[in-house]
Amino acid sequence: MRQWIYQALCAIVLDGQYSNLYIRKHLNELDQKDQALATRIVYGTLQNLLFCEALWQPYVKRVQPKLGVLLSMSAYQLYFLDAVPAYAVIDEAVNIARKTAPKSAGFINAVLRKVDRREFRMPDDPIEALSLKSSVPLWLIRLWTAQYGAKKAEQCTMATTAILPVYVRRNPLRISKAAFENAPHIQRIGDDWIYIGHDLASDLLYQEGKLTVQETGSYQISQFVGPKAGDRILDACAAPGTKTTAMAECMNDQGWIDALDLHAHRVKLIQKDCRRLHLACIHPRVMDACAIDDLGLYDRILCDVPCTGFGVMARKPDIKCRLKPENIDEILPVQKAILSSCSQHLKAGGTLVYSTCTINKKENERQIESFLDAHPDFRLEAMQTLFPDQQHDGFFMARLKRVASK
Ligand SMILES: C[S@@+](CC[C@H](N)C(=O)[O-])C[C@H]1O[C@@H](n2cnc3c(N)ncnc32)[C@H](O)[C@@H]1O
Repeated sequence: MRQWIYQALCAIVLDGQYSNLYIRKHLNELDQKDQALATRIVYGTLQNLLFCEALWQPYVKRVQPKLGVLLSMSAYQLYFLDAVPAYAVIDEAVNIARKTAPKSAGFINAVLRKVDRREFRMPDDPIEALSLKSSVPLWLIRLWTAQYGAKKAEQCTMATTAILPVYVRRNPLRISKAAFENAPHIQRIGDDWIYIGHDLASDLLYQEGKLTVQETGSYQISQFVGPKAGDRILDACAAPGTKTTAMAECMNDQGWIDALDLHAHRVKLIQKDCRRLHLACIHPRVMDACAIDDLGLYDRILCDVPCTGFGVMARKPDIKCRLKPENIDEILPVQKAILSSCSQHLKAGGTLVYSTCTINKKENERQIESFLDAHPDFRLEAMQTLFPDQQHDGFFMARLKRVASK
């Protein structure tokens, strides 16, 4: 199992693969009994990567990148997982080192023994300590502090290390509330439902299209659009289709939803989920939302644009490994172009929702302000930021109305 974890982390940290895709593709190579722990160690190491590196770096001058990954995943286990004894963690790391770089086995052993024995001292500066504790880079904490204040910045920062529940939504067209409540592996927490089984893909409830995994904030966005039976809706950036299918269920599968995505392989994911959920009103298409063919006018449009994803780093911790301050503005023109292009396809009196899964005013409020400046026939109806916390991911949504006729 440790060898599998090591390979997974090398693929994600060093080769740039996506954690969720890698795990979905390779997890069944492990015995079922090991899958939960292996997933925990991969996600935990990624969520706490800066901190794990800081645990071993004082004892190392230079190290090959792969051995750095091995030290980080071992440091994670030594520091965060009480259930695994330290000697076992170190022995496993030495075994992996023997196989991949035999001359380094003694070095790995010596460094990990020091990590295990020595107390780690946090920096005195509170922002530096927060950055290390959360493995969120300083520049992002400063950006959040400037935009939302110190308290919210700390909340967003610490949310990136949360272990979140798997939220699910009920498909009201296929299962009653009472049957859902009594279903195995489903638990109610407040107003939310969470999945507590271990193998969703082979769960009958899932296979029969009775439930879908969806964060509560993502579901809230699909309801914010206000879909009604009979509506014509454009979902401009739809794949994998989580919000599209939530809207279709809400419409009783009556009406028409054009579900666009730029990438053919991602459009296939929408098609697959429509089949699983038995939804017929969704029409997935490969299309660039910046250059929409004439598909007619819509009652409602959802622009769930690509973004930096700062609200969902707990579930997608590899975002932390790729973050570069110089890249974060690159997405702004794409978001602006999608919003502007889609707005031309809305009926007078229609509703346009712009949403992201990021916490960054440049991608959120500023985009809305600049759109409204350039489009006097739209007015803002409602706007909300859902900040990430120890239970939930973070999202932004703004609802606009087209007032003048075309
Ligand atoms: C945030 S994700 C959408 C998530 C989706 N709405 C859901 O809830 O399942 C953004 C999507 O936009 C797509 N995308 C990026 N640029 C696009 C473009 N120019 N036109 C259409 N889709 C685009 C990406 O492929 C990605 O699937």
